[in-house]
Parts: sequence; C-alpha cells; structure tokens
Amino acid sequence: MKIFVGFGDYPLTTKALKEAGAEIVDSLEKAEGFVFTQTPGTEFPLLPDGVRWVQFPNAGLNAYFTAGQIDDKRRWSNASGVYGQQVAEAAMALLLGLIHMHPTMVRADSWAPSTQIDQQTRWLDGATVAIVGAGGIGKHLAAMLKPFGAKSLAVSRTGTPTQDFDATEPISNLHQVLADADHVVLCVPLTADTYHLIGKAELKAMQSTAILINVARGEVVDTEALVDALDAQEISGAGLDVTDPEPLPDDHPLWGRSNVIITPHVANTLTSMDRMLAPVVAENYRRFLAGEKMLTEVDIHKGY
Ligand SMILES: NC(=O)c1ccc[n+]([C@@H]2O[C@H](COP(=O)([O-])OP(=O)(O)OC[C@H]3O[C@@H](n4cnc5c(N)ncnc54)[C@H](O)[C@@H]3O)[C@@H](O)[C@H]2O)c1
Repeated sequence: MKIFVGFGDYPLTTKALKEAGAEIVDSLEKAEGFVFTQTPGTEFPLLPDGVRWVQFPNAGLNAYFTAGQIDDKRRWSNASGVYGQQVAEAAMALLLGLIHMHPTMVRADSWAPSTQIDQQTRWLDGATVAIVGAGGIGKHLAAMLKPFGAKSLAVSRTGTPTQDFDATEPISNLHQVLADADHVVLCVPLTADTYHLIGKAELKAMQSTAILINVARGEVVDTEALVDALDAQEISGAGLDVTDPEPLPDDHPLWGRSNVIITPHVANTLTSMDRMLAPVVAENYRRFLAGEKMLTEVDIHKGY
C-alpha cells in the first residue's frame, strides 16, 4: 500500500512502515495512506479521495473534529496511549512540585520561607489520587503513584474495575470521587462530554487541600471557575500543562501564583514522537491491511 509521510521528517516511522511492506510515496496525491507528522495548530491538508487511512501523531484530535476535518470516508488512527509514560511523568512532576511548594522556593532569594515550607509541605504517602480518564496516561500514572504509597482512584466511563487501578468509579460518580480524593489528575480526551467537565460545582466538591492537575486539554476545565476557586481557596493549587486559551496570555490571572505551576503544553516532547510512534504506526498499517481494528483506531462517533 502506498503511504505518504508528511509534512516533516519522521525517519523511524518511515523505516518501520517500509519494513512492514509499505511503499513510501512523495505526495499525498499518490497515496492510499497518510501519516500526518504535524501537531495541532498547523494546517491539515485537503485529502484526495484515494486516501483510505490517516494516522495522526497526537492523541487528542479535538481540533480536527471541531474543524470538521475527520469524516466517515476513510479510517483514522491517532496516538492514544502512545505517550502515556511521558505525560504521566509530567503530571507527577506537577503534582510533586506543588505539594513540595516548589513555586514558592523557586521565587525565594533567601532561606526565609523555610518555616512556611516546613509547615505546609505534604507528601503522597497515603494520599488518594483521582485519575479522570483511565487510558494510556492514566494507567502509567497509577503505576507511578504506587511506589509513593498513594492510591489510584480511576474515573472511567463505566467504572468497571481493572488491575491497573486500586479502585475505579464511573464518571456518573464524579462529584463523590472529587470529594473523596486528595488530588485530581485529568487525562481524558476533549469531547462534547468532557468540555468543562471541571467547573464551578466540581471545584467546590473538591477538598480545600486538593491539587488539580490537567495534562489533557485546557477546555476540560472551566478556566474562569478555576481562577475563582483558587481565589476563594476552594482548592489548594493547580498544575496545568494545558490551558484555555493556549498560549495563555501574559496578563492572565493564572500566572504569578505560588500555588500554580504552568508548563506550556510540553508534557510529551516533539522530539520523542517519531521514535514512540513508529512501532504503533507499523502495527496499525498491518491491521489496516488485514481489515482488523487498528491499535489506536479513532471512533469518529465518540470523538477520540
Ligand atoms: N499534554 C500533552 O502533551 C498531552 C499528550 C498526550 C495526550 N494528551 C491528552 O490526553 C488525552 C488522553 O491521552 P491518552 O493517551 O491517555 O488517551 P487514551 O485514549 O489512551 O485514554 C483516554 C481515556 O479517557 C477515557 N474517556 C473518554 N471520555 C471519557 C469520559 N467522558 N469519561 C471518562 N473517561 C473517558 C477513554 O475511555 C480512555 O480510557 C488525549 O486525548 C489528549 O487530549 C495531552
């Protein structure tokens, strides 16, 4: 099958496809399969009818669904779960940085905050961490929490228990989970169901000592409600790799707080994408040819 890999250099993915028997072509017009190598924010091309399969390099396809670029004329696959370990590590870094009060220390230019830090620093041992979205990121995060002595409480669509988490609750019990959890990490795709999943009422339901981490998409959280909740000390802090909007303007009220860490959507690094994607794309190619469900096939009705 003829595959176009573009518009950027993904040598390992290209090599893996060749080894799987694909013929690599130099334009979309000649292709039956398209491996898109740009991330959201860059232009997505108009697809010729001959393209029967599109592979995206990222997990969250909300921007393409919103733009009406994903249709039912062909099959689509994404990078769901592929960067799970990296993004879970970034979520851990945000959570640990906040409970250990790193923003305060980073800004300090003397030993002076030591008493405050001594009294307010917490640790993860014995904590229950709610993980909203029990997919690739969520599973890696649960495994990382274990050696810290923390319990993982997954929130999935159905609440069906799995070995990956200490406990699982359905999304319909979200408010109870938010009340029970010491901290909350968001790793769900952005869809019509998860837009503003965390708003005023949900932030109020959380413990006042809880930290909210968002590594999913900014719009999963109602940003205005988050600012209000931080101002009212309804929650203790927030770690955000994703924001609404992105980039977050320099004068936004989320900046400059000692209980907020913001990283500019870098939980999974662009430089690692080709290496991590290569084996998944090759297996998706094999399955596409065999008429099987791909490893990371997109359900266009669910929106992820
Ligand atoms: N910050 C970053 O750099 C970065 C990197 C990768 C992914 N992401 C975001 O994180 C999201 C998750 O990534 P992943 O690799 O873990 O994807 P994944 O598909 O492996 O996992 C997502 C999980 O969320 C569940 N889910 C979907 N809708 C739900 C709902 N309404 N209620 C409860 N659960 C629901 C799915 O069933 C799935 O188990 C992506 O969609 C993307 O938007 C961000």
